Amino acid sequence: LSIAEVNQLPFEEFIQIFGNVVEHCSLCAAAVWRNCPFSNIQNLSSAFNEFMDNLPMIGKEGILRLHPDLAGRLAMAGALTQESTKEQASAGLGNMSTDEREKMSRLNSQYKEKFGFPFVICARQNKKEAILKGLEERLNNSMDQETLTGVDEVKKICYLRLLDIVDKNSKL
Ligand SMILES: NC(=O)NC1=NC(=O)NC1=O
Repeated sequence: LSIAEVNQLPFEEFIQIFGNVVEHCSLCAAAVWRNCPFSNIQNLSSAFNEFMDNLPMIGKEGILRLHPDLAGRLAMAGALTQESTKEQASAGLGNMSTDEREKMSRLNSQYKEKFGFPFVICARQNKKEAILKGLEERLNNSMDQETLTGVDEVKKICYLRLLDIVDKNSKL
């Protein structure tokens, strides 16, 4: 889509197209729509980022809680959204050894036990080794730190999903 076409979308179509650029959180798109018209993809991406930044901590935690685990139960059951399925596959999470899978599952459980929301990282920018390393390192962070770090990763995931939809070079 060109940015001009994005700006022409009625609300319902905007939600159909952008409703999952933040995983399972169409509220973000519903809020961002009001900032139409957008001058380019960066401007659209900033609108999503600002909405997320302006949420209270409890709202940020809610965005993280809406994310599926990496290589978790849903992934094993093939029950991920299209976007998540592609992203998790691109990180090589589909072909982990038994040891890697057990380690990922154990660390994910520890992480969720400590923070109350899943470990979130942009899987398109991290292979499985970096994801396991990130999990181990970030486990030592504080709740507030991890809430903000997780949202930063959601912003990266969101931008890459926008790139799949909106022509990067189109501008008003
Ligand atoms: N828990 C997660 O980090 N989930 C995900 N990261 C991605 O990039 N795609 C996901 O589904």
